[in-house]
Amino acid sequence: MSLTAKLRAAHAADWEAAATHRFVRELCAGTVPTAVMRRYLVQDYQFLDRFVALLGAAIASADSFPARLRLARFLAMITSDENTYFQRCFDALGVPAAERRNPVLTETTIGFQALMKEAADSRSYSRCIAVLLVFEGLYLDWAERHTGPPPPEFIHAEWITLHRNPFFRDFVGWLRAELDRTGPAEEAACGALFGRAVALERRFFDDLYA
Ligand SMILES: Cc1ncc(C[n+]2csc(CCO)c2C)c(N)n1
Repeated sequence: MSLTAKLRAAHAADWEAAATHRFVRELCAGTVPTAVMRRYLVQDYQFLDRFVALLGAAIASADSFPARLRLARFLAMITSDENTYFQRCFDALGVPAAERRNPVLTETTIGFQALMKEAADSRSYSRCIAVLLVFEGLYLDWAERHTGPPPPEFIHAEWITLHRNPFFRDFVGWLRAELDRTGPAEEAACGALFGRAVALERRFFDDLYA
């Protein structure tokens, strides 16, 4: 069994709970309450800042030029298309500048930031990839479970299509291959980070309805 298949099986309960969460079901139906969507986007934007730093660490620690190029292309996409998505949502929802820049962070968001910092500071390519694979793989998974027409509002529809497209699917497949290639040398450390990341993803969705 590959390392990524083992990790996915070891954390299947949290993974499934997140991938089929009420939030993603409502998102795909276009029925997320506005207050819930607003809370999600405000916290997730704070997630994105450290995420960019984590990708930078993965680029710096990669063991090949093709890997650096692939990660850099992905970084370019999320710092352009994805950043403007957040800004357009914040405009539509009337989120003031202070809350875009400096909201009160939930414990889960702080947990994500700490996890990403730990992976980045390890300067270990495989540990960075283990965390990235959860973040990307879980979003690909719920987005691909959505079949049927896109919901009418751009806030819902674009968040689905950002995670449900051939470029993103290829990228997740590549991350999986990279972890299977480099992770076995650091299996315990990669597994611990992977498990923490999946648990945080589940909690991040749970918090929205708490
Ligand atoms: C808590 C949380 N976990 C994972 C993601 C997923 N994600 C972060 S950046 C990125 C790149 C392309 O959209 C993806 C999929 C998220 N947004 N928020």
